[in-house]
Amino acid sequence: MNPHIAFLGGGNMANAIIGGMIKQGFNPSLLSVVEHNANTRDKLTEQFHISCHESVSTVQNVDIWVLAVKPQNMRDALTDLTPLLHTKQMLVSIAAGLTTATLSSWSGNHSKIARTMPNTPAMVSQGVTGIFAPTSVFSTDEQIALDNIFKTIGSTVWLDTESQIDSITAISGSGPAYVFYMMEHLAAAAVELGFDSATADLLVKQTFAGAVALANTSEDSLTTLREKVTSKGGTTAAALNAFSSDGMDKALHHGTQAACERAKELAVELAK
Ligand SMILES: NC(=O)C1=CN([C@@H]2O[C@H](COP(=O)(O)OP(=O)(O)OC[C@H]3O[C@@H](n4cnc5c(N)ncnc54)[C@H](O)[C@@H]3O)[C@@H](O)[C@H]2O)C=CC1
Ligand SMILES: O=C(O)[C@@H]1CCC=N1
Repeated sequence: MNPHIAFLGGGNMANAIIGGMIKQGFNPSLLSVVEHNANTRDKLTEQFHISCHESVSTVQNVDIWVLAVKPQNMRDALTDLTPLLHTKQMLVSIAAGLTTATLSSWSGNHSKIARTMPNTPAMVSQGVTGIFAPTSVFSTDEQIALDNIFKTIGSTVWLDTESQIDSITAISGSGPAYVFYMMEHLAAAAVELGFDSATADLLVKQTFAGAVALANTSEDSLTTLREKVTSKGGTTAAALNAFSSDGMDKALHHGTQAACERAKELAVELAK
């Protein structure tokens, strides 16, 4: 199956996914984008030589619609698309919060709806995408077609229940922002210790990159890797004790819970 895949919304995430697909050999003539913003359309055409449209009405023979607008714009976007939908077409949302029930009610009770949650490292083919597309609705071939799309931007994790999309949003969907937040603060601490900001940035980026590369290649658990840095009575122990007494461990748990709850709140707020 070589599906025609159309993106509704051509912003940051659509750009990352399209870039990954083309890099991995998807045929650009089977990719389309509907994007309201003319500058964004021009950029996509120049970058990827794909067909870009101002309106859904000019896109034909689509097998898979990737719904890539902000959650707050989804209802309007689906209002335009619904009169053109066929039952066999797959709707694949990447939006946070919005449930399949809401998406279905906004698309004339369309039933072939999958939810996914990618993340911004997709821009450098290092993403991870959670996918909820149950066998009760999707054939094996359709599931493979979906997996093939998101594998082009990194790893995929198939989810058994829809609520796990909110959980994965709180970990890997929003997660890159948590990492950048920690990196920002570590770089600021490096400046306080006397480094210029370029050196501080280099030290932090290389420390994160090196630690992740080590974690990915080592057989040790994350806990063992941490312990191997931490000499008894040494410098690392002093830092970790301070982190712990300032509640950094608890803050990470609270933060992910807040993200997960916000996804559920968004679902209720936007469905009104
Ligand atoms: N940014 C992130 O880290 C992640 C975002 N997401 C989800 O991806 C979706 C898109 O997010 P971004 O790409 O960051 O947003 P974005 O704002 O960069 O892209 C959305 C695009 O949709 C266009 N648009 C709005 N309404 C439209 C309509 N009715 N028809 C056609 N185009 C329309 C806008 O002009 C814009 O270019 C959101 O639903 C978000 O929840 C998912 C995972 C990670
Ligand atoms: O902050 C958000 O709502 C979106 C979903 C995951 C990352 N960004």
